[in-house]
Amino acid sequence: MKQVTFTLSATDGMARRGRIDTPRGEINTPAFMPVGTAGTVKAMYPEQVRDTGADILLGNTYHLMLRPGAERVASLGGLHTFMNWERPILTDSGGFQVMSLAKLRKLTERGVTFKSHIDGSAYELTPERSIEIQTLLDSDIIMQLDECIALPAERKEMERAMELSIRWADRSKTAFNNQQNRMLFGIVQGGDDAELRSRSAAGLQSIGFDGYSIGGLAVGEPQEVMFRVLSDITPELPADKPRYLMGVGKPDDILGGIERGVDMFDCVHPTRAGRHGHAYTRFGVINLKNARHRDDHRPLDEASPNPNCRRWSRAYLHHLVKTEEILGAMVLSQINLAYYQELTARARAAIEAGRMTDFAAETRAAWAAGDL
Ligand SMILES: CNc1nc2c(CC[C@H]3O[C@H](OC)[C@H](OC)[C@@H](OC)[C@@H]3OC)c3nc(N)[nH]c(=O)c3cc2[nH]1
Repeated sequence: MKQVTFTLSATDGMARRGRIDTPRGEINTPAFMPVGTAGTVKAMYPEQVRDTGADILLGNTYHLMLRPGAERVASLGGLHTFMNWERPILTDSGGFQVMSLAKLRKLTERGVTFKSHIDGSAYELTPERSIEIQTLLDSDIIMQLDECIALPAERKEMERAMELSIRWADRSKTAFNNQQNRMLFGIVQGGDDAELRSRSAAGLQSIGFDGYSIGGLAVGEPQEVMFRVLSDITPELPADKPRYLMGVGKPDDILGGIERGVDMFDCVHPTRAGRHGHAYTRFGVINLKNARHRDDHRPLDEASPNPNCRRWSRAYLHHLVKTEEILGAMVLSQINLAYYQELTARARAAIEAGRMTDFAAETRAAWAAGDL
């Protein structure tokens, strides 16, 4: 009997409030999933990640297979034990990272061969090996191996990658061997072409998955293209399965994704932006590198529920960023992750209360008003 299940509890327009129950705990949706690429959410203790409100975090097959190696992580008890995070983990299949990070990569029907960007050693990633690696990591939600191409692209190139990804989806499903203690997601491809996207969604559903990722977006296309693809494709996905928009995004991307029926999001942005001196607040983003903060004794946001937004002056945060002090990365990573969790928590409450439209309008108005 499947031990990882999705329950839809409320809808408001296309927006959905749900929950994924797993043996390691529940995931409230819409959910933002912090990225823990190499087995750590950068500059954060796992307890702190949980305290921001995160129910689940991400691990990265590509990075972990290279270093320290999937078999080594398995021999050390799996990724949860390895990194002291006992709640759910989602892993990507590694295909996207190979195409964006690895050198000398060669893609064939069988899979992709590449040289490690770390030491140049040779690897092969196939749908079967990717499932094996994610199972060795003991991940709770795993992805099929797919081919994600950048946009803009020629239609025949989008079609070729989409059709290959469906064949790899079928091989991934076979290799998954109906494991009951984790979910396997298919990944919808098809670029910005509605007909290709429909064919991909239909092809994946005929194979049958526990959830459906929407891939091939946030790869350089304008936001309105991403939103159009989402508006077209979410109605074609099963209502009783989770939908995961990969690699998205900034707060306004996430709000727009929730309004278009997306349940799960991941992005490196909040932690990466934090390390670069950008703080996300309810007024929008504040660039603390800017000299205008040099003498500003005010905290970021007196009214924030997050103590880190109340206890430091902007002048001090500016100082930490300018001097590239480690504490700057720590404080701003926590502030940004906490803001992303506050945004999705408020969205969940708004959907339950049937006031998603008002919530979205209020949130956008506060962003537009800008900093105090
Ligand atoms: C940014 N726009 C973005 N990211 C896409 C990722 C990767 C998500 C991945 O993005 C980083 O890897 C690079 C993260 O590590 C830094 C990974 O977290 C572990 C995260 O894994 C889910 C995609 N992954 C697959 N398998 N297929 C996709 O079509 C796809 C599309 C993306 N767009």
